[in-house]
Amino acid sequence: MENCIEISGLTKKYGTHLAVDDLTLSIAKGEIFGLLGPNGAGKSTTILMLLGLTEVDSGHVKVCDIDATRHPLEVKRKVGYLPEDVGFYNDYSGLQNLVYIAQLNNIPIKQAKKDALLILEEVGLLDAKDKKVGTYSRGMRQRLGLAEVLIKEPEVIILDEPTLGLDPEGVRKFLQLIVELSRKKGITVLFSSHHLHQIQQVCDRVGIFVKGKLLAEGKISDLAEQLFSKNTFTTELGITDSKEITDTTLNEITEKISTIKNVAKVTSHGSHFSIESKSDVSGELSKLIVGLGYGISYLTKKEYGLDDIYHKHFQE
Ligand SMILES: Nc1ncnc2c1ncn2[C@@H]1O[C@H](COP(=O)(O)OP(=O)(O)OP(=O)(O)O)[C@@H](O)[C@H]1O
Repeated sequence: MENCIEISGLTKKYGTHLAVDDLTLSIAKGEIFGLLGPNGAGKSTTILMLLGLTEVDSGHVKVCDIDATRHPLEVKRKVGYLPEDVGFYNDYSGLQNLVYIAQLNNIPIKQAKKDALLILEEVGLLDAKDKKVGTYSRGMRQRLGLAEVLIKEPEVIILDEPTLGLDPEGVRKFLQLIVELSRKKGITVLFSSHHLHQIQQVCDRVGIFVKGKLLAEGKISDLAEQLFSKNTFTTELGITDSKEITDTTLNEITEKISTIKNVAKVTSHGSHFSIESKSDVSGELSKLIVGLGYGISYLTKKEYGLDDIYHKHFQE
């Protein structure tokens, strides 16, 4: 698959502080890639280098086959960048702001107006097009920011913590919009955030970035497999009985569960059990519990998500 972003051996120091440490990463055309990491991990610094806005100490960055360090202006034409907070002319309407940006990007006025209306519709701001931006909500401002990015018809969009300050519904709609636009227009997206749930919702692939280093990278399912390969399955089980369940019976049940094939670890808290295993043991488990004369209040199979992956990395 054709790569749209290629980073190799990228390093950036601020004084003696290593902000980005030998980063190598490729992002395919049309892919939505999530750069996940806590504050100070080096995400913004990496983005600045991708945009050719800060000098690189060593390594290479290519965006759409253009060397970002040598040709930052050419990269700027291909890339739309949405920072945490976008500045607008608050006394201008949404439409006026957008047309102005289009003209700055050398789009003739007639075309700019036509494009602006289409894009305002795409980002759901057509009804608010004539309102002054100063009266826009935070969610509307972010969508207008996205419209400003889109009017340049970019091949790549870079989003740096784009959902800060949005309410949950605003976040949901904004993320949905990103996915729709990327799929519809084949735009490559680099989504930088410390919100793992947001990254998990939208990204095809993710890189976990901590202290300037890429700790892991891949599809969420592959990362889970790499990290939890020994005991990939976790089953949560709750049991009931007409009588009170004593510690002795709980210990006996724990022992019996441990004898099921492929079960590696059983922990219990009261009548709740957590079972780690190499294969799906839910069928055997329910047979065993019912056979012992207990009821099952719940039996859920847990799939590993990005938060498990993230926390496991921090544990280690
Ligand atoms: N201009 C600068 N001068 C000196 N140090 C800097 C500069 N910019 C960033 N840093 C330091 O480099 C490290 C990485 O910062 P960066 O902003 O890239 O992280 P981040 O992952 O984007 O975090 P955040 O989400 O907080 O912006 C941090 O320790 C930061 O303090």
